[in-house]
Amino acid sequence: MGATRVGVIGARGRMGAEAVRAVTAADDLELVAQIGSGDPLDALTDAQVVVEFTRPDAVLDNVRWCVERGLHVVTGTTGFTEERLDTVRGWLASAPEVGVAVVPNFALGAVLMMRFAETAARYFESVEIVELHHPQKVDAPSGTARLTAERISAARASAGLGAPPDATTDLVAGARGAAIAGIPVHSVRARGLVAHQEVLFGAAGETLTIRHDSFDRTSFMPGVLLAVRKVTNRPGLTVGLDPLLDL
Ligand SMILES: NC(=O)C1=CN([C@@H]2O[C@H](COP(=O)(O)OP(=O)(O)OC[C@H]3O[C@@H](n4cnc5c(N)ncnc54)[C@H](OP(=O)(O)O)[C@@H]3O)[C@@H](O)[C@H]2O)C=CC1
Ligand SMILES: O=C(O)C1=N[C@H](C(=O)O)C[C@H](O)C1
Repeated sequence: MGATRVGVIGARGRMGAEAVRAVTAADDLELVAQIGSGDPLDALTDAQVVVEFTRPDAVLDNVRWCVERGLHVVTGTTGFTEERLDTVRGWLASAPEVGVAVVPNFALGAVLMMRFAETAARYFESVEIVELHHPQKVDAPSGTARLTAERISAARASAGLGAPPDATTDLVAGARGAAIAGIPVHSVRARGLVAHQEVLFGAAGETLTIRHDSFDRTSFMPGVLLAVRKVTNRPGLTVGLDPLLDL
């Protein structure tokens, strides 16, 4: 079998450039197109799989263009709400052979951090999420923090837990972070950081902190390559890396 032909959209960005390097270095993949902002997408028609790292306001148009042409997609771009995922499902209904993988975080450690947090959620009265990123990041909170909060919230609800206790009354706006699915999320932006997250749980007399750090964008590449290799045999929408890792 020949190498899988891969195109990258957002190829001049931080993640896109890293993906270009990773695909180029993989013996079983062939890089056939690198698309930057303003470039026509036509060069992608030679690809079988398209890796997409752009911006929340660009990703849907790119995914639609690929699906309509029968190209599989792996995207890590943030901003996918349930409504946006449903939109993609709608396009895929007309292209049942095509696979689209939407992966909020490709780092194995981050995937496990979310899984461990979901497991811990039912046992602790308090929980807060602190996500910390480089200052060029355009969105806050991070997609990872959003997903973590939603998964913790669902786990708490199915365990019959109410809102975390909080007697704060004298609020300065923002001091307690943003509530995502009822879970406080705090976003830190600082030079020197790449992508980091702490989930802090509390119960009487103890805390549990689950922390993940991506110190370098190479940390995302094994997950990107895994998704590229698997998406061709997974028609429909795959959300997150968990199903590809059999977690
Ligand atoms: N899932 C994961 O594991 C990870 C996800 N991310 C997410 O990936 C996305 C990209 O992050 P990052 O690489 O740091 O961002 P960058 O800003 O470094 O790169 C984005 C690139 O996309 C290009 N771009 C924007 N719009 C288009 C378009 N319509 N067509 C083609 N290219 C376009 C930009 O070009 P120009 O500069 O010319 O506008 C830029 O080069 C973000 O949403 C981020 O949160 C990041 C890290 C890990
Ligand atoms: O923009 C980033 O850098 C990252 N974005 C993703 C997110 O918002 O969760 C994944 C990772 O945190 C890096």
